[in-house]
Amino acid sequence: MVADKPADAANENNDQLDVLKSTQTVVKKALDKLGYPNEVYDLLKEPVRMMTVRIPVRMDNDSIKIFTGYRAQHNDAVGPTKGGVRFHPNVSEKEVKALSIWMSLKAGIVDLPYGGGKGGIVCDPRNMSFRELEGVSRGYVRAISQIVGPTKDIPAPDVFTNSQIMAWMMDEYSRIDEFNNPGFITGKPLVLGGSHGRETATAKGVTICIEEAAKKKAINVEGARVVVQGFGNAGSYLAKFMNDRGAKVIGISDAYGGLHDPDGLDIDYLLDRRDSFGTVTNLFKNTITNQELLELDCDILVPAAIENQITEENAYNIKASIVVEAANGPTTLGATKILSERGILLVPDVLASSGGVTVSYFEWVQNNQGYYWTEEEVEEKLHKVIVKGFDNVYKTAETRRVDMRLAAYMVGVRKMAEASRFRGWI
Ligand SMILES: NC(=O)C1=CN([C@@H]2O[C@H](COP(=O)(O)OP(=O)(O)OC[C@H]3O[C@@H](n4cnc5c(N)ncnc54)[C@H](O)[C@@H]3O)[C@@H](O)[C@H]2O)C=CC1
Ligand SMILES: O=C(O)CCC(=O)C(=O)O
Repeated sequence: MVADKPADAANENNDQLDVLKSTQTVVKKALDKLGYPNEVYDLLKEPVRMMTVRIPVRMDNDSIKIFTGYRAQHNDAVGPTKGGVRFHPNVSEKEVKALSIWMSLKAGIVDLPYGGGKGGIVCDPRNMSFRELEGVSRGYVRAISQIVGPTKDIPAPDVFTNSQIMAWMMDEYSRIDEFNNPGFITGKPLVLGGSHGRETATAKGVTICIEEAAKKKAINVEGARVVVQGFGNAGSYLAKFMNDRGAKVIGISDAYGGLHDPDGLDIDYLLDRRDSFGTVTNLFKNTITNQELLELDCDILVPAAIENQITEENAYNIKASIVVEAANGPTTLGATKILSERGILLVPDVLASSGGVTVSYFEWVQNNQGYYWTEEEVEEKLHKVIVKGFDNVYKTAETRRVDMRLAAYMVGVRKMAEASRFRGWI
């Protein structure tokens, strides 16, 4: 069973938990602050294109199951749209739309030549065989093939998707297109044109944001107490990078619960034992709940799982001085206000988790040029991009006297608004 939402979050105003509505609210505020007229908001409040597909798959018991999938393309004024594909039972049209807007904002903040896109399939890969997963992945690509491609919309991994799934999707697209087309998708295995550093890129980007935020708060990362919610791609590598830098990772969790040790957890052991879905707590008896984990006494808290985890219900109980959102949408708007008023430095998702799409961009560039960079080259480029994005957002928050989320939206929305204006759309 997946515990996808904290029980007490259900009490919060439903609008707050509606990720699309809250995203639209902040986009509107950002555009107003920047002085754009209403029609710019009318264009940017929804994706320009949204496709819903039905994917028939023959299951291992020989029955045919029809899966529902989505692909949202938010705004393609700057360039092709780009963003991950999520496999999760809670995927919904609204969620995919919000995720595509966040991708546009990320691309704006780290200045990539992309707009935002996002996809999702309603399914639970934890209960599916390898063969069934391949069927869903290939069926999805066949269904969306007309609107995606290396110069149209470039997918990538997200929750419960990985480099194997990207490989199947790339192979299916290449068959349809009748030539090998690695630039169709990023997050591929290295042997199929993947980039060094993509696997760890999201966590690397979060690590750089933590370092920058820690400087602002005069906190030494070495020795700092860190709590990470989610132990998948983003969370587990982040825990490792924090551990490697001498921080004390005192709490981690997955969908089933959390582990806490005030003296620091053995991260290398946990990394070794987690499964491909980021599950590890099932191996332990003394677990805590995800809610208890979020409220642990620590210096740095990193939600790296799913949406709506820090809400008005628990925001007053958060003890960290810095909250860095590796996950997309983990904090509601009400909670953002409470954390900011409490002087907690919140590094918002659209900045903190932009390392993944940045190295995906590097992967696409390498595929296009057919020449590949070393891990060191990728890391150096990533570092420059994230530090610049952080500085821009932090300075905007200071000079415009707004919270970090609104500042990030102001920085992120400007490029697509300007590109849409130059194209004569608005
Ligand atoms: N993979 C990537 O490159 C990027 C991921 N992100 C975001 O980071 C977050 C995590 O993504 P990944 O690490 O890629 O996914 P993943 O599938 O590798 O891992 C997800 C982790 O979250 C845990 N989880 C699921 N439901 C949970 C719940 N209700 N409470 C606590 N933990 C729960 C899972 O057990 C697992 O440990 C998502 O919000 C995703 O959109 C953002 C940017 C890029
Ligand atoms: O790597 C990419 O292109 C997209 C990553 C993603 O889906 C995200 O940042 O949420």
